[in-house]
Amino acid sequence: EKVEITKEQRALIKAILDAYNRHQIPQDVTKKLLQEQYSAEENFLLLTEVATSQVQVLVEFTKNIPGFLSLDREDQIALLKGSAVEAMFLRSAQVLSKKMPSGYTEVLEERIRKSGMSEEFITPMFNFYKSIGELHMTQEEQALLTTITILTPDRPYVKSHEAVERLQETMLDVLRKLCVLQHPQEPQYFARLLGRLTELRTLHHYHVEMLTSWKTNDHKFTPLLCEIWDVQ
Ligand SMILES: CC(C)c1onc(-c2c(Cl)cccc2Cl)c1COc1ccc(-c2ccc3[nH]c(C(=O)O)cc3c2)cc1
Repeated sequence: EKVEITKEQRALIKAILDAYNRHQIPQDVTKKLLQEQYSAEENFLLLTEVATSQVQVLVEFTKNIPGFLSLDREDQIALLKGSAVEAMFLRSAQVLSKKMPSGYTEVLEERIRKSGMSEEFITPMFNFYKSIGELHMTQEEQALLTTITILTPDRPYVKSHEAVERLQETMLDVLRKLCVLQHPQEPQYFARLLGRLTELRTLHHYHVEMLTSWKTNDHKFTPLLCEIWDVQ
């Protein structure tokens, strides 16, 4: 049947895309990734700084998701805590799949590979990065997929499950239509995007173990990361 994006849905896409593009981590933070020397310790410190900055960007982006601020305040926190890792996997995947002249992508990849995490996490992580790169998502799809990840109703401690589900379904409906319109030659494209969300859950579980292994090797996190990831 003829798929059509309504006026309201177009406004929703614009609001989310503007917020997604408006909130980026500061240049001085990403520039350090290029400049500082290499060592497992230095790489870990830089990634911690970038992750902390990314969480701040994520909080600002989330506040601009239409309807998010009308959710119960505690649920807003539960959604942010529950989705931060997955949103950062998506964000770093989008950055890593862009080939940039400055060699930035290679440097970031190298620092992640050599940041003291065990090999067993590196493989699934970079398989995910590769699978995201192969999708060639548009900006709107990236912003909407991140929004859908944040609005996942079954995160720990979420009380108003239905309210979050209603918001997420609104975004899923828009993304489904966008996929049909922007990838007419690939009817399964929307299903492939949702498949990435399942992969994100698995990576989230790996990440909990990554944190534990970093902790046991006495790696320090920032107060913001400790709060959002319940470490220390
Ligand atoms: C605390 C640190 C060591 C950490 O723990 N887990 C992860 C960790 C790891 Cl490795 C992998 C995946 C997820 C996590 Cl959450 C990390 C590092 O997390 C990030 C790494 C890079 C970025 C990143 C890099 C470059 C960027 N450019 C822009 C931009 O807007 O231009 C945003 C951006 C974000 C964000 C989080």
